[in-house]
Amino acid sequence: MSKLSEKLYERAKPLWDKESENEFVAAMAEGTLEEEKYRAYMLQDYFYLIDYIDILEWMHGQAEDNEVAEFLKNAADSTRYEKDTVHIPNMKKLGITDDEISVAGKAPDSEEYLNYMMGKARESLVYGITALLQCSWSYAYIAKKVSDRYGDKLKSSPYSEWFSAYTSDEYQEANQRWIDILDRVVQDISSAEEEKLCMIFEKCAHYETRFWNIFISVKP
Ligand SMILES: Cc1ncc(C[n+]2csc(CCO)c2C)c(N)n1
Repeated sequence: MSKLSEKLYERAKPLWDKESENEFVAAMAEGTLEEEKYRAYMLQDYFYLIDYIDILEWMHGQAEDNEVAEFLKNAADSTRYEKDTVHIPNMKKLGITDDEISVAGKAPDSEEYLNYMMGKARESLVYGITALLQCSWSYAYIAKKVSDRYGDKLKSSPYSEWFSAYTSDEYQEANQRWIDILDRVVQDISSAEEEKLCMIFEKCAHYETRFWNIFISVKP
């Protein structure tokens, strides 16, 4: 019997492969992405991370298994740390002001994605772990695939740090811990439940593509 994570991977891989060729992602790799589009992405990703941390904290409050609870707490703390030490300084560098943050709202496609994940987490902890793993794993996969494809050419892109952050050993290892936790907590589930988890994972991968596409039409 293959692990759940292997099944999730098979289901999401075609979508992640397409995502790695998405116009926004390719333009980041080639260094041709207009700064306005990146700025809009950073702002929406900031809102996304805030909700993502909320979902992790909510799930932490529900967890009965000590290892799962500790993992969720660490994930919430490290995502908050990343938001504060990487995201916010980057937003400042891009000239995003506090006023701009306070008037901007979540893009509808992002809001729908976040509501979906929160809804799944409220239905069951394992649904939430599956949905949030897709976020982490898709970035780990896409950053690695695009970095391998572009190789040294990536270094000349002003967005190369985006790729190095998500291909770093630290990020890839944290993602692997998430995969291992999920595989452990689903050891005794039925095949019907497994199929539900695959569908949640696949749906989140679709939402992830929609998230990139939000910024394609942003004009300077
Ligand atoms: C739209 C969107 N999807 C996925 C991620 C990836 N991600 C989600 S939380 C987190 C921090 C620690 O796991 C990372 C890297 C993102 N940033 N934005």
